[in-house]
Amino acid sequence: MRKLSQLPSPPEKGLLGHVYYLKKGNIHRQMMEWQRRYGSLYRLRAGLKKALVIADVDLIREILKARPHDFRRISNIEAVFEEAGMNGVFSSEGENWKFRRRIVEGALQPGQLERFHPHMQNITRRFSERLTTLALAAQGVSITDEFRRYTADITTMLAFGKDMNLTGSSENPVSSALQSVFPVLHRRCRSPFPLWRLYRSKEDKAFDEGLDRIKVTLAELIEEQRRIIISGDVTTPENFLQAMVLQQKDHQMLTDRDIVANALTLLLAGEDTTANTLAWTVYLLSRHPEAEQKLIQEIDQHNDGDPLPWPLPSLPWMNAVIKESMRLKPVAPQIYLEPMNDTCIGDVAISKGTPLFLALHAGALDEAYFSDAQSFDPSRWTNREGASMNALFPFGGGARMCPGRSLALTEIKMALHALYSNFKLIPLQDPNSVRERFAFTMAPLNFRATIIRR
Ligand code: HEM
Repeated sequence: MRKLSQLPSPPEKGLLGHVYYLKKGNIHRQMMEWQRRYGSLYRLRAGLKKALVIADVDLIREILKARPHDFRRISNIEAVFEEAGMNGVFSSEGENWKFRRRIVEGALQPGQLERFHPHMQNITRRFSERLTTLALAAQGVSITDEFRRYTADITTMLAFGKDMNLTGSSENPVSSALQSVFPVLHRRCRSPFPLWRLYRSKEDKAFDEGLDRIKVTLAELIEEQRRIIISGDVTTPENFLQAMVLQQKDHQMLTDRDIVANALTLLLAGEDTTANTLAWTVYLLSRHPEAEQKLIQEIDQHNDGDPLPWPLPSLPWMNAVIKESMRLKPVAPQIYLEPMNDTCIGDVAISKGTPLFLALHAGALDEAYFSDAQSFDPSRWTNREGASMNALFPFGGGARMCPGRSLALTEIKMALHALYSNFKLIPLQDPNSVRERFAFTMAPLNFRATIIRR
């Protein structure tokens, strides 16, 4: 059995060890580089804390499965989210988590998605209209921003029962407020010292203002749902806010602050992840015209001018394209956990509370799991002997696996269908200049394109 201090470790930079690297937007790539050099278990230091990086697919699977009993999210996360009034299902632990998880799962179960589908169709129709306008304007746009409006409309409709119509408006107040919130949360969760409590930087001030704006909007929406519940006979909740306001009747411990935190968590977890997955998918398709053409042919077989119906038809090539995109461009490439007790991970003894960085994307580029792993080849997912998701964890795993995965995949399919039914993208930059930026989720930086009718 080895001690953590006996593991190899990349060279440190400065007094804080590897904090310099951990703060950077390409830390997930850096970790892949370190994995090649130091193996699938190595050590990092953040201030006084030693952390274990785990890039071994089997160990990652075991750890994910051993939650919630043996591992929890790193305790920084709960503290940072609690301080921001955002301690919902993603960041909470123990009984609090169980209670919140049950409500969230209820709101995202297949029956609920079926009932929600007409709203998704309306929002997708509006997305198509927006694409028509953009194609007529023939100007470069940030594709990620366009997808973000779409996913924010869907998530806010599901979470708050409110059609924000961000897709149809030029302003996007909720989404732009969230854009100042995500990176700061990410930075704070990984920071060895809570410097923001001593000194508010420009970003911290934008964070406070953004969060205040969102919370004011949410407080109004909660009141609206309360009025609807009081005035009528709502027995089956139509949205997540209603579900929680109804729960408040039976559970005094569920405060308005909790409701805001839970609703914000859905936005946080559902908006950027799905928008960035869409953006990476169309980026990869724009670089691989044959795969794009094959997708268009498949979509043309299901194109009656309307958004995809429920249940969604079988679209095997689209499925393969999405899986391949999530393999090469995982928007959640790592998660941070810690053991609840002293334990062993592989042959390493680890004490309670040691930060564990799980490199969820470790298997993605490993030739042991995917032949010609660097290349974009959706057909690996359609071959009989082809690839398996066993080595990938795009949605995490175990009891805390992403509860929004079915919703996310439905959104992604409906948006791709709407886009390629009538349009194509012409990227406006050298594809190699589109960078990966990891700040809570991994987004394409500088991806601009014009939308043309195909
Ligand atoms: C392509 C899109 C998405 C990706 C790649 C993604 C990925 C993830 C990952 C990796 C986790 C951590 C899982 C773990 O700890 O094992 C997670 C958690 C979570 N996701 Fe997603 N997600 C996506 C979309 C969504 C959507 C649309 C929603 C809901 C609207 C959502 C809600 C959540 C919630 C609530 C959690 C916390 C679960 C818990 O801690 O129990 N996600 N997601």
